[in-house]
Amino acid sequence: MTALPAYPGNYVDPSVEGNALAIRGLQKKFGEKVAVDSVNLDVPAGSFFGLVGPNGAGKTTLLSMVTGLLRPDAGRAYLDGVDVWRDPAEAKGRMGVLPDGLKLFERLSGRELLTYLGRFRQIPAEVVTARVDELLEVMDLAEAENKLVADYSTGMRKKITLAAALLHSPKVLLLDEPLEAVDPVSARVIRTVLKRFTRGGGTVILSSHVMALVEELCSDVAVMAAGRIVAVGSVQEVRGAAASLDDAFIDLIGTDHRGEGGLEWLQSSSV
Ligand SMILES: Nc1ncnc2c1ncn2[C@@H]1O[C@H](COP(=O)(O)OP(=O)(O)OP(=O)(O)O)[C@@H](O)[C@H]1O
Repeated sequence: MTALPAYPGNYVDPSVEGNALAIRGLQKKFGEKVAVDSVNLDVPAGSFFGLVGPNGAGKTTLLSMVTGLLRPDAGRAYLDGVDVWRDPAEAKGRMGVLPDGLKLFERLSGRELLTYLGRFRQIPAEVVTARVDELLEVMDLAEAENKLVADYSTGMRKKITLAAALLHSPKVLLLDEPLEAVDPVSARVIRTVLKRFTRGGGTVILSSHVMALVEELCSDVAVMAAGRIVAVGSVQEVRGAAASLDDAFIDLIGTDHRGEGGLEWLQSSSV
């Protein structure tokens, strides 16, 4: 394992204070491809923060480095003031994560999965049982608690993973596309739980392609393109004079008329 070429000793950048997440110069290359290009970002504590960007912008890579899943080439990430790569156990105790490409213990039931993860987090058994009961109820999974996770639908998988992320009462939730491929009923449950979490003082950071969702839920947003943050601020600030966040996003990342040309053979009169 190589040492991170960043700040010396135990130096902690004082500007990280008051931020649920502070990113300083995070960088990741895959071969010649710079996926994340020296990103700096502050996420204020208590905010509902959206990270948006086109496919390949670097959102998953950034979130993976912040959650301790992918080692950065350079830079630091402070989660609730704790350096994620210097003190991973402490940082991970303060975060709940819904990663990209959910990998779950498929042969456990929903209840078994949560109970196992709760005990793994060293939460006392009786506390785990009480929290699992509540989480299954709130996530509308009580009836499916004895079903194997392998048999869960996409929405159920997202909900059980979100329940697992909440089990240890984290300060910050980091969610990669939490509502992707989720039906409206499950999506509503997830949205309600996330809003409750921020109302209780927690911070939610989510990546999404769905601007309407970000506009509805988030207080703040960062727009990422080609490995860099190209705009950050409150949703109103980033939207600016544009009619919607969607329009502001298209203006920021630039667009063309791809999708309009060609395909004449799709006209019904063509053979
Ligand atoms: N393990 C990897 N090996 C090589 N290249 C990678 C790897 N992971 C990501 N990349 C590349 O890094 C860039 C950023 O990818 P990333 O998945 O972080 O983007 P994203 O914004 O999350 O995209 P999407 O919205 O499509 O999920 C892309 O060009 C991608 O092809």
